[in-house]
Amino acid sequence: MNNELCIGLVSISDRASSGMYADQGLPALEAWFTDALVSPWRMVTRLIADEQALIEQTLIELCDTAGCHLVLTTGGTGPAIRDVTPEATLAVAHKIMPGFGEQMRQISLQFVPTALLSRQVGVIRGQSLILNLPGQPKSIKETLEGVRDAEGNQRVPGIFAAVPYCIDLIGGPYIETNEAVIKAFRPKSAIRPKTGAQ
Ligand SMILES: Nc1ncnc2c1ncn2[C@@H]1O[C@H](COP(=O)(O)OP(=O)(O)OP(=O)(O)O)[C@@H](O)[C@H]1O
Ligand SMILES: Nc1nc2c(c(=O)[nH]1)N[C@H]1C(S)=C(S)[C@@H](COP(=O)(O)O)O[C@H]1N2
Repeated sequence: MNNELCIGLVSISDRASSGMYADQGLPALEAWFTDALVSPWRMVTRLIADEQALIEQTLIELCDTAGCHLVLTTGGTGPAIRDVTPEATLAVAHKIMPGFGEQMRQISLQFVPTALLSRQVGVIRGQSLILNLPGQPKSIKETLEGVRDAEGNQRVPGIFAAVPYCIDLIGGPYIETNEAVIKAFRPKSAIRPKTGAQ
């Protein structure tokens, strides 16, 4: 059985996609997954402008044609006129997963008071989980990993802790993580013996 996780990474930024500045979203996402996953994965990346129709079309392509089990967007979640990532994500959703947006705002509030300006959502389309992350490149690691105190104890769990079990439940591959980066939580009955190289 093919246990390779397909991850769609979508950086949504007018300025990065038009070359006004270098995109830092895709490199930050790739670096995070390289550190965080020990089970096999591959990525499909897209850098696009803040255009709702284009975002919808990209999400549909990654979920339905490329077969991505997980799609992460970065950018376009704020209140500005051109910020339409949540609208595009909701437009292609089959199920809404409000916990992801709630938790990301909880995490981000530990870093910036303007976290509540992010309208980020999590949804399921078919057998794919789509999550919106803010555009600020450092927010990628912050929201996926959560907040630790000076001693390294987890204070607010990162959203990625819940992603592997969510992917199990929608029929995707069994994800194993590097626990030094993020520990996946699963109910005892759903835990399989470790196979990845920890
Ligand atoms: N893809 C990116 N690469 C590098 N930095 C980014 C990227 N997207 C956003 N940022 C930075 O994070 C800040 C907040 O992100 P936000 O998505 O609100 O950007 P924005 O101002 O709407 O960008 P844009 O005009 O490119 O769509 C930006 O001002 C920029 O400094
Ligand atoms: N972790 C984290 N979350 C964050 C931020 C941040 O710097 N770090 N920036 C906030 C700000 S200033 C805005 S406007 C919103 C929306 O950002 P976006 O439009 O780039 O998606 O995300 C918020 N969430």
